[in-house]
Amino acid sequence: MTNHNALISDAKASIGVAVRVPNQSLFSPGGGRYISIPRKKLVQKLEADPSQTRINTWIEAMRASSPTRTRPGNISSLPESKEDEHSSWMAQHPSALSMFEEIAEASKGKQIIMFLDYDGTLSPIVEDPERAYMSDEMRNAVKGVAKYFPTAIVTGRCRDKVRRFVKLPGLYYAGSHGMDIKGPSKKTKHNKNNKGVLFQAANEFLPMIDQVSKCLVEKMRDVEGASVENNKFCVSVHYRCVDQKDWGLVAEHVTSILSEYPKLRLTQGRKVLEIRPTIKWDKGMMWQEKYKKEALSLFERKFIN
Ligand SMILES: O=P(O)(O)OC[C@H]1O[C@H](O[C@H]2O[C@H](CO)[C@@H](O)[C@H](O)[C@H]2O)[C@H](O)[C@@H](O)[C@@H]1O
Repeated sequence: MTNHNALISDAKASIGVAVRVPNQSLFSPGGGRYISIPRKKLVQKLEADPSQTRINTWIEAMRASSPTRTRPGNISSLPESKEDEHSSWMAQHPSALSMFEEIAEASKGKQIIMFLDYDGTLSPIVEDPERAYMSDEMRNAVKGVAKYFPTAIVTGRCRDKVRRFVKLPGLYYAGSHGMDIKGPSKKTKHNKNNKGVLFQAANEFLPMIDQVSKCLVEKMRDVEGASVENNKFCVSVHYRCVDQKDWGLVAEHVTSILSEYPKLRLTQGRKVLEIRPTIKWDKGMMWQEKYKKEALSLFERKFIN
């Protein structure tokens, strides 16, 4: 996810408005965003197919998730069908910056909570995931936002790691795709009772994830450029630095290990395969109507009552 998300919660009517803002690069000059390719159906099909074609289809999916990079507002380098896709995506997810007045109007009397992704949003996408640093300029921007609104960093990464990158106390951190959420441990304007809320939805999976992570590290030794990142409740297998001719090997290793763990599932991000528990929870669900209250209760009950 490369978008900033503003969620406006209306407690009385129990409705919420989620606004996605295309990433206006505040970080490196080379920053920008990737056009997202819908792959939900493809992934569903993959998860249902147990044979060798499964590996091939994952390779296709890995290729499909490596679209042309564009600068914000510049889609002229895309083929026509991609332009249409981009336009319809933009129609459904208008820029919050171009609709500022409407959002201000819609948020009157409501509590705004900021949910921010980390990789590709607060930090640039880089080859080495351990070096995806956030600029001081961006840190100050987030700090400024957090003065006015309860603010959460929501990421696929391990919560502790992203906390070390962001280095801001007083925020909520939701790691492992929302399976590990912790509120500020120190008293803030938005967290006066200093509870340091902790929510971990997939505790029982910890030993399994650890085991899978170790197996993947072993297997990936023979794939040049591949790396494994243990994100505590999920594991990432990075292939950004793997030669495309070896992507098949990556898919093969991952699917063969996963076939022994029916309680885990495989999803895909930008040049990364992610292994996660099958529990029905991810960071996107936090702002879906049926889960929102549960998640928002972590962000201080008083804001939504
Ligand atoms: O869903 P997200 O919060 O965006 O997390 C997805 C993955 O983000 C990180 O990887 C991405 O950023 C890396 C650093 O720029 C880049 O090298 C990698 O190719 C990207 O996929 C994170 O390292 C992964 O663990 C997350 O799965």
